[in-house]
Amino acid sequence: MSHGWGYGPSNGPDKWVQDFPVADGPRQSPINIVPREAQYDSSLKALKLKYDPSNATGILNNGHSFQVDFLDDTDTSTLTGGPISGTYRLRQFHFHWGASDDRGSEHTVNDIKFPCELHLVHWNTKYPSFGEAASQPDGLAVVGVFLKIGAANPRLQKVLDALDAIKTKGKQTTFANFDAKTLLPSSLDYWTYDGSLTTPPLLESVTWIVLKEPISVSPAQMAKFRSLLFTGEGEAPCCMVDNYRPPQPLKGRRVRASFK
Ligand SMILES: N=Nc1ccc(S(N)(=O)=O)cc1
Ligand SMILES: [Zn+2]
Repeated sequence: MSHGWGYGPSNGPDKWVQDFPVADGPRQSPINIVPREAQYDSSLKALKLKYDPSNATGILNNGHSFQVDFLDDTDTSTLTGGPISGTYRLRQFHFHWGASDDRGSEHTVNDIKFPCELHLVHWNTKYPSFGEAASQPDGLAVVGVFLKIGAANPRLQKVLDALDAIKTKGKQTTFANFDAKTLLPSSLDYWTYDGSLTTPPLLESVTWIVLKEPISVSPAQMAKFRSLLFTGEGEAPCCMVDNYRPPQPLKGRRVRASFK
């Protein structure tokens, strides 16, 4: 791609392999999760998520999604337990969504697409930084949460209320005192598998932890996601929608379940 990667016909997921050959690698994400083929593993521990709301710093439109960033210079917002060993620090969370409610998630379940998917990105503190961790096979752990159309989600609303200030690519604003734990469903049952970043550079460094239980989002709240732009101020506006990579080949990988 002569121009940057994106989700359009000329720079979308089918073109990424030109600049990022790992796109055809052995552990690419997302995947379609088939619950009946997932292996219950009684040795999998419960997820332990300890998030300090004061670590939230800002919210940014990065031209592909929007993300809420966290201060990650101490072990105050961490993921432990689950399928991972050691301590992983929360770096950011972001979403992927569709132009309509029939699509938008990256992972699918029995080929079912959800309208939106939340990713909470953590990095392994055995490495000195996020950047260093991102290049290691056990460097990152991303918790994926599906959003399903239903009642308006009041906890999500605080995030959505900030979007008017970051409509165009590159815009950011402060975003303080937000408890990311409030975005999680009541059950922390999960599927887990070895995968990758779902956007370039598609690094194969992610232990994926996909929660079985979705959280709710209303149609009006979905419209808020779709009010963002991929494009920068002064450019011809292009709505930020369908910013998801479709499921990739499993290539023999095992998907484990933390629940029966
Ligand atoms: N810093 N880059 C990235 C972080 C997370 C993801 S994802 N969508 O796999 O959680 C992609 C890129
Ligand atoms: Zn993501």
